[in-house]
Amino acid sequence: MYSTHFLDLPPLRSAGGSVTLPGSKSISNRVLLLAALSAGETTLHDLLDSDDTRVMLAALETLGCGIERLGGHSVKVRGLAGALPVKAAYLFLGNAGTAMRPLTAALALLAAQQGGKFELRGIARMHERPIGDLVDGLRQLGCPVDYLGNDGYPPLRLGTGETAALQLDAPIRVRGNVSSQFLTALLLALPLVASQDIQIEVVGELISKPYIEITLKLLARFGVTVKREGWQRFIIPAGSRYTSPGSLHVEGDASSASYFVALGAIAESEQGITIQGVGLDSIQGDIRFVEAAQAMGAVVTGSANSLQIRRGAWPLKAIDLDCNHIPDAAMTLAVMALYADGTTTLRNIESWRVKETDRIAAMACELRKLGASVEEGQDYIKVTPPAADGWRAASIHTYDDHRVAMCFSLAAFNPVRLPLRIEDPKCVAKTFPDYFEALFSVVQADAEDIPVICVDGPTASGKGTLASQLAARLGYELLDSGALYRVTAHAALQAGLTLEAGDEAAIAELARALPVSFDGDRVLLSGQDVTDAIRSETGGMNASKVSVLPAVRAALVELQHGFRRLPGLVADGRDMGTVIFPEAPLKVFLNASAEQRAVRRHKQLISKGVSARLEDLLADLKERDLRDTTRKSAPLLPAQDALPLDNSELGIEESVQLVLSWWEGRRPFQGA
Ligand SMILES: Nc1ncnc2c1ncn2[C@@H]1O[C@H](COP(=O)(O)OP(=O)(O)O)[C@@H](O)[C@H]1O
Ligand SMILES: Nc1ccn([C@H]2C[C@H](O)[C@@H](COP(=O)(O)OP(=O)(O)O)O2)c(=O)n1
Repeated sequence: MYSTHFLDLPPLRSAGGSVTLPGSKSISNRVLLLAALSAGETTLHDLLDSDDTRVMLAALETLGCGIERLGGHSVKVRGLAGALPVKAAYLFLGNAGTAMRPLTAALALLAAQQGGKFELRGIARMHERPIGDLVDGLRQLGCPVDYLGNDGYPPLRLGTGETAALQLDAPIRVRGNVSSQFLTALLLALPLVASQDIQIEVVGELISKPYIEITLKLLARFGVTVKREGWQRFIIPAGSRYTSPGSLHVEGDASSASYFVALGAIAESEQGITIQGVGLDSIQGDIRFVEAAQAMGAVVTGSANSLQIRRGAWPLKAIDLDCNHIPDAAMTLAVMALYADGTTTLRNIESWRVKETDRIAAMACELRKLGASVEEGQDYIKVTPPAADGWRAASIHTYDDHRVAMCFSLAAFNPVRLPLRIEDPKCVAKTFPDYFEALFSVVQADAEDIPVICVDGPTASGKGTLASQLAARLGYELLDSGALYRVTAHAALQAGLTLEAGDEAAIAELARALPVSFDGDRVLLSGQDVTDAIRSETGGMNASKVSVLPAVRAALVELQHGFRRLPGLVADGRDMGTVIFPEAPLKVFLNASAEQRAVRRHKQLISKGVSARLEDLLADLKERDLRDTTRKSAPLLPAQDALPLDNSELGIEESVQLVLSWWEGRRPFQGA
């Protein structure tokens, strides 16, 4: 997951390959609760691992439910069989509507039935998301529920600690047009108290019916068959009891699939995009996003558990669509609209206003930043794409809303090759923590569009420290080119070669097929950890020796170019800016006095428990400087367009901030 403040996406050109989707959030949280309420043990496979499922799991554990993490995405849940071993608890539910609503219903009923008392809270946004209709329904049933903040919103107190008589005779009336999660919550909870038939009556048109279908299908898997009269009346039969199905697989998230369906529709591709984990047999309503994407031009084929997508019509065709049946995935259509041949209208989306953020306002604001013309109404949005010269490089604010972050990433395919900034990319953790990794695994940018920041300089100037900090702050790849020379020297010595010109051809051959790999800080040669051996002072001196040999340098070029991967690269060494990435958009030449550098190295070695004499280090360092700067092939020199940075008087953080400010100055996002 990218936990950086922002993630800059270079302009993307094409796509192709296969992605496996994480488990559906709606299904994961429903089956977790159902398994917890059932009699018996349930093993759940392919469960989504995200913020929302984590708060659900934590809540169930607090309530006394046995949760065993089996590794991977599997969890074994020991059900409570409708009993409450813990009668009073405080539950924090983050911003997870799929935890807040059903737990409110289940715990309100169980608290009344068995004498419990529970407090449910979330983050500030959760306290702005309405829950009044559900509370009204629970109060009709005789459950004591108190608002602890504003009326109509969490936080809530459920129960008083005493039992309360439930009134199950009269039908429970719920409004259908606010959130289908209220009805889902009641459907999940009422079987716990079904000593008689219980009726739910929906008042008005029911929105998001597909989510109710998921609920009904999952209830059936756990042994409860709800009778339904149209979408107006639901009857939970007397004597309903949850029983574990033993084990259950969670299908991939169909809403998450929408980004890759859209990608297949937008990107040029030879092989197309394949999505694994969700297919045409999905029980999730958002699978019908596929039809909307097809209407815009996507060519989609599929099987029960996978989808294949290719670009069809181009530009995409503008559509006018009632999106009530695909409220979440419809956000993806709003971004696809940027590539359409006219104005796209998405209607009947009022529920967007009470989601993670006011999604109509958010989408309108961010689409406008990109140059689109947008009209928004209380329950619709109309998007007209930018003119060819109207696209702008935008910094997309994401409102702590995973779907805003994910769908806007598709704007990186803009025809004018502008980069795109996604703020707070970690908000995708709600449903798809590795979304950007998955995206980068199937999209391609032109190499020259992938930014490289070069940090060159002499030994102990702080290159490695600065480069790794920059990479961490920007979410970029890191190339420690010195390590490649160090490993080459190590491999050469192991092969019985000298590090002199006489063995140049043999060392170059070794370097060309160097079996080197990086695992965090560790450097592996043929899978063997050689970090400590190559990081020694002798290792540095040996690297300096082989680095003089032109054939060795040439042999390592391709390997170094291979590090230029999405979303960007920070490269440290001696010739990053002069030879390897001469067209890099930012080059820094780092330096500090030889004495300062020797002191730094001395401290570094002492802190690692390696004894060293300052005078020896200074002499070695000067010897290395001399060899590195005077060699014929790619000597250590600042590139003409490098910015010099003498950090003799600067701390590490100050240097990092300075270079980040230089980088920001070269990005096109200001004022976006
Ligand atoms: N700006 C700085 N001020 C003080 N010490 C620094 C600075 N940058 C790096 N150092 C320290 O100097 C030592 C050498 O830094 P390193 O990044 O390994 O240098 P290089 O990669 O250039 O050889 C490290 O112990 C590091 O913490
Ligand atoms: N791009 C590079 C990187 C390193 N080298 C050579 C020259 C250096 O003295 C050695 C070791 O480099 P490294 O960056 O690991 O060494 P320091 O951390 O600066 O001490 O490799 C090079 O010639 N070109």
